[in-house]
Amino acid sequence: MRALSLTNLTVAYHDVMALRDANLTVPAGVIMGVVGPNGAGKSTLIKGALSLVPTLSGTAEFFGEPFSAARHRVGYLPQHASVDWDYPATLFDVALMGTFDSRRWFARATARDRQVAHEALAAVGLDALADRHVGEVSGGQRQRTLLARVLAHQADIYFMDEPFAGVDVASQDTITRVLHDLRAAGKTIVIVHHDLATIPQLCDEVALIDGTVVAHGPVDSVFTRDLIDRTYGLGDVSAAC
Ligand SMILES: Nc1ncnc2c1ncn2[C@@H]1O[C@H](COP(=O)(O)OP(=O)(O)OP(=O)(O)O)[C@@H](O)[C@H]1O
Repeated sequence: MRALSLTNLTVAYHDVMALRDANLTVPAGVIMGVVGPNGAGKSTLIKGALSLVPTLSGTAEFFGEPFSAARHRVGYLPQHASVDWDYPATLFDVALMGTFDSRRWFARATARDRQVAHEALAAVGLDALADRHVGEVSGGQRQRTLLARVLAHQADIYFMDEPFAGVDVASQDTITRVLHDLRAAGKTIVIVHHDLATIPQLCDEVALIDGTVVAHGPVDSVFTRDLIDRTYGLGDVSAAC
C-alpha cells in the first residue's frame, strides 16, 4: 500500500523554480528520510504535497486519495512552527491543539481529546510538565511539545521538517524512539533530515532532493556514495555530513 504518491509535482515561488517534476512514492509503514543541500526544495516538496503552497502542476495522493479527502490522516510538523511562545498557554494546551481538526476545531475538547493530549506529552517525556507555561521551557522541550502536538493528531502519515533541529542528545534519543514507535504502530513518517550519518539507523527509505527527486527507495540501494555525491554536487560525501 502506498502512503504517498507524488506525480510530476512542480512548485515555483514567483520566478524561483523550487521543485520541478518531483515523482515520489512512499510505502506505508516506513520512515523515509528526505535529504539534500540547503535550498534543494525539501520543505517545498512537503508543502506542495500538503497544498500549503500553490503547485504549478502535478498531483499528490495520500493512501490513494487527494489531500482534501485524506487531511485527517495527515500530520505535519513544520520547520519553523509559528507559535507565539509568550502566549499564555501550557504544554498541555499546545498538545491539545493537535487533537483539533478542521471539521470540529470550534468544538470543545472531549475527555478523550484530553487523554490523547496527555498520552502525546507522555510519549515525548513531558507529561510531568503538562501545566508548565510554554514560555518557561527550554528549546528542546518546545520542540518535543510541538512533536506532541502532531502526535495528538493521531495521523496515519506524518511529515516532519527537521524535527531534530536544535535539540540535545537526550531529546534526539526521545524523538528517535517516538519515530520508531510510530513505525512499529504501522504509521508512515516522512522526515526532512540533515544528519546524513544517522540516516541508515533512522530511516528505511530515503529520497535525495536537488531541485527534483534525484532518487528514492530503500536506504540500502539509494543511499550510495555515488547518488549522494551527485545530489550534493560533491566529490566527497564527508563534506556534507
Ligand atoms: N516563500 C518563498 N518565497 C520565495 N522563494 C522561496 C520561498 N520558500 C523557499 N523559497 C526558495 O525555494 C527554494 C527551495 O527552498 P526550500 O525551503 O524548499 O529548500 P530546503 O531544501 O528545504 O532548504 P533548507 O535545507 O535550507 O531548509 C530555495 O531556492 C528557496 O530560496
